[in-house]
Formats: sequence, structure tokens, C-alpha cells
Amino acid sequence: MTVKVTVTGAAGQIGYALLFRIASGQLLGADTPVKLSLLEIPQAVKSAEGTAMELDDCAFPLLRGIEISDDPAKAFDGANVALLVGARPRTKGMERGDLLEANGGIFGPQGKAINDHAADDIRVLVVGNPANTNALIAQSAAPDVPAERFTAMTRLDHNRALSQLAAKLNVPVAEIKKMTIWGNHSATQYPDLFHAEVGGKIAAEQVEQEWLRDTFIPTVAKRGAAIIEARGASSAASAANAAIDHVHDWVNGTPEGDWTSAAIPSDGSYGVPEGLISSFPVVSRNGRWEIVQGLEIDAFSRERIDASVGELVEERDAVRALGLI
Ligand SMILES: NC(=O)C1=CN([C@@H]2O[C@H](COP(=O)(O)OP(=O)(O)OC[C@H]3O[C@@H](n4cnc5c(N)ncnc54)[C@H](O)[C@@H]3O)[C@@H](O)[C@H]2O)C=CC1
Ligand SMILES: O=C([O-])CC(=O)C(=O)O
Repeated sequence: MTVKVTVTGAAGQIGYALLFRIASGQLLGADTPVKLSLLEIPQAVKSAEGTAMELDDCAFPLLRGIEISDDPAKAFDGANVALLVGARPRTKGMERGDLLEANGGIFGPQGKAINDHAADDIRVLVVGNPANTNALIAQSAAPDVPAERFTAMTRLDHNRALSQLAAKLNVPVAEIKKMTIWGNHSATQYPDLFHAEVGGKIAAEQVEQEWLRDTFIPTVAKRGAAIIEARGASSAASAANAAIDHVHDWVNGTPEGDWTSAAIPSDGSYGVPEGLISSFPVVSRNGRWEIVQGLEIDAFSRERIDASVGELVEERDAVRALGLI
């Protein structure tokens, strides 16, 4: 069956890095034909049309059609997967409340359009920042869709953590298992080495504690800003790559003996208030994310998880006060 994948912000830089990989089969697998639906604001529709021309010119065997629209009702009609990438970036002089409000104006209506028009098996990944709270806004505008279908992306943070640790220990990334990002996709996120394993042994025991605390955690948490500083633009290809990884694993399952990180609605596990869309260690089984249970959380980790979750609570309360959820 052909799967309809809707991408918002399709004419943006992540969109440009993402669409070709979806069309080539990397999102869902080499046996799954896809139809792409590109949602943009009216001013960017022409640019999206240009990208669609290039997609045509790749003659991807799995690509069974491209639609372009500036109307969420049309763009999400029958969608099976929605990648919500387009968001309102923070600009000079903008307060946090203004940012949340501007994004509420995007993610509320998109959530409603998903509620009213998407396919019953819709899966949503929010990439646009502030991703966790935008996902919460979209989810609360979609009461008929199971809450668990709304997720936010921390897979880029997860992949950054894998790569930093691999470089430190001079091991291939594939030797690292059970990495976790906890909390918010922001500078408060907590990349956890106390459960990660390298060659079957706990990662935190293979590095100096100072490195873990003063180098690893801030490097991962502030990597987005470092990329902006170096490139003059935010992460695009790596963000698109992480979005592919997230949806691929959600649909196809995570490998046995390992887990990954995704921001999903909390069921209260690990003291994270129920309903917050927070990053956890997760596995995907039968097309559903499940939080890995039973991990021991020491005082060092507890403090950091609580700080990031506290920030998510503040964001939730702010959008609640604005009437956005
Ligand atoms: N969760 C994560 O790990 C990451 C998140 N991001 C976030 O992803 C978002 C997109 O990044 P880029 O592609 O680099 O930005 P960009 O500015 O290149 O593209 C954004 C696109 O969204 C479109 N857009 C704006 N409002 C829209 C709406 N209401 N409906 C449909 N399209 C709309 C714009 O016209 C633009 O084409 C940003 O919010 C960025 O902060 C970026 C990197 C990593
Ligand atoms: O800050 C940004 O826009 C980019 C971002 O989320 C990241 O690279 O993690």
C-alpha cells in the first residue's frame, strides 16, 4: 500500500535534505511506495514546486506522486505520516511567550487538520522548535487521535551523543548501545552515559567523570548552537537524517538488545508528569513506542532529568496560560 507522507516547511533547508531520502525509500523501507504531500506558506509554494520538479527528475521508483498545498486540510488529508518541520523561528526582540504564541498559531491548526483529515494510523513527528511543546500543542488540538501518535525529535541529540562518545573512546558508533537523551530538545536535555554500554560495559565507567560532566553533556546539549556558529545556519542534513531514523524505527521497530531516544507523551514513568512530551529511552515494538522501564536513576542523573522536565513543565504552563492547549 502507498503511504502518504506529509512534510511541512517543505521548502526549508531541512525539507530539502529530507524529501529526497523519503522518496528514495529510506524512511519506510525499500518495499513501501510513498506519496509526498508538501505543506508550505503561500510565499514558499513556488519554491516547493521547484523541489518537486527535482524530485520528479530523480525518477525514484517508489515515489507515487507529489502534492503541494498551503492548506493544512488538504495537505494532511489521508496522511499516514506527518513530519512537522515548518515552525516560526525566534527573531530579534521576540520574547519566549511571543515565540510560543506564534508557534501555537501554526501547530494548533495543523493538529486540528490532522485530527479531522489524516488517516487512522497517522504518526506525527514534530521537528520544528520548540519541538516538545509544539508537539503538545498539536496533540491537544487532535483529541480524536491517540496521544501516543504525537512525538517530538530528540534523535539528533541521541546521534550527537553517540558520535561524541565514539570519538572519545575511539570505537565505532555501532559498538555503543543503550544511549539515552532525557527531557527537552533544548540546552537542558540530559544525555545519559550511566546506562549506555560500550562493548557491553557501562560507558560512564570508561570515561573521566570531569569529561562526562564538563565536556560531554554540554557539547551534546549545545551542539545545535555550535553548528549555527560554524555553518551560519542551523543543522539541516543531520536533522533530516534524525527524522528519518525516528520514523524508520517507529514503523519498523528498534533492534533487539538496544534502545533509542524519542520525546513521547509521558505515562508518568521516571517521575515525568503524565502527558508531557519528554524524551525517554524507548523501544519500538509492533509500531508503538514503549518507554524502557526499570532503570536505576542515581542522584546525578535525577537532578539533570528534573531540571529538563522542569523546563517542559514551564513551557506547558506558558502555553496553557495562552490558551493554546
Ligand atoms: N528537533 C531538532 O532536533 C531540530 C529542530 N530544528 C528546527 O526545525 C525547524 C525547521 O528548520 P529549517 O528547515 O532549517 O528552517 P527553514 O527556515 O529553512 O525552513 C522552515 C520552512 O517552514 C516554512 N513554514 C513556516 N511556517 C509554516 C507553516 N505554518 N506551514 C508550513 N510551512 C511553514 C517556511 O516557509 C520555511 O520554508 C526550525 O524550527 C528549527 O529550529 C532544526 C534542527 C534540529
Ligand atoms: O536551534 C536550532 O534551531 C537547531 C536545533 O534545534 C538543533 O540543531 O538541535
